[in-house]
Amino acid sequence: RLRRARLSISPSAMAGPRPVVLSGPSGAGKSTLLKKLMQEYDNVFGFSVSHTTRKPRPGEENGKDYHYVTREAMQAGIDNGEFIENADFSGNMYGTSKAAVQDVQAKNLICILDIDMQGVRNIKRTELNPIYISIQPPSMEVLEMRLRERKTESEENLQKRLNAAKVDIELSKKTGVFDAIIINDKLEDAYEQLKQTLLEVSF
Ligand SMILES: Nc1ncnc2c1ncn2[C@@H]1O[C@H](COP(=O)(O)OP(=O)(O)OP(=O)(O)O)[C@@H](O)[C@H]1O
Ligand SMILES: Nc1nc2c(ncn2[C@@H]2O[C@H](COP(=O)(O)O)[C@@H](O)[C@H]2O)c(=O)[nH]1
Repeated sequence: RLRRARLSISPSAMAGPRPVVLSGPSGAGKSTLLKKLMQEYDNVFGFSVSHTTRKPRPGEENGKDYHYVTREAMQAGIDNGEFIENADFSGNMYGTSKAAVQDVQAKNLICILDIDMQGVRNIKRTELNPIYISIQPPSMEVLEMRLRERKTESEENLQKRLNAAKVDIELSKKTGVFDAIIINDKLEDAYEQLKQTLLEVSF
């Protein structure tokens, strides 16, 4: 249904369809849901590949999951005005370059950004005008369990992410921040809700 719906988007709009921001606490399941969406609709959606100073996790690919850069290179890019937004999260720098969004839009795909709450605040000050969707965990306990089972973070990093999650969960409840909030309890249900939300808000 998404594939057919895309045909109804007016190609005369030079800026193309509105981008989509996916946000929510670390460990809520954004990447998991995004991967499913990209597998099913790679001809509809394109992922905005962020820059980060964190080290790649096993299985992650430079240029696909992130552009992995040094702090110096990232700061130089920011100073040079190459980023739409950037944030410090859990001891590392993250940012969306203008090129990342343009690359997706040049392919006439709907651009999806996976960014934290600081990124959401900063993007709201730009002219990108995306649709904002928050992916939330069913509870802090489940979030902690998922993050621990992912086995990607040191204990110190895990605590930083859980602290950021508490702030994220509170802020996301404020009306007007997100167009939709999806609770990722059962993965398949959350995925169906994400698709339904995208159909309702994007087309
Ligand atoms: N509905 C679900 N039920 C059980 N486990 C899940 C579910 N969704 C995701 N997970 C698992 O939880 C962990 C965190 O998911 P994921 O990495 O997608 O989160 P994220 O929001 O992208 O995190 P980050 O912001 O740190 O990148 C992963 O190990 C994933 O396999
Ligand atoms: N503001 C931004 N936040 C970003 C960007 N890319 C990713 N993120 C967020 O960072 C955290 C941690 O990600 P992880 O891959 O280290 O687990 C997560 O909440 C992402 O949404 C970005 O370009 N800008």
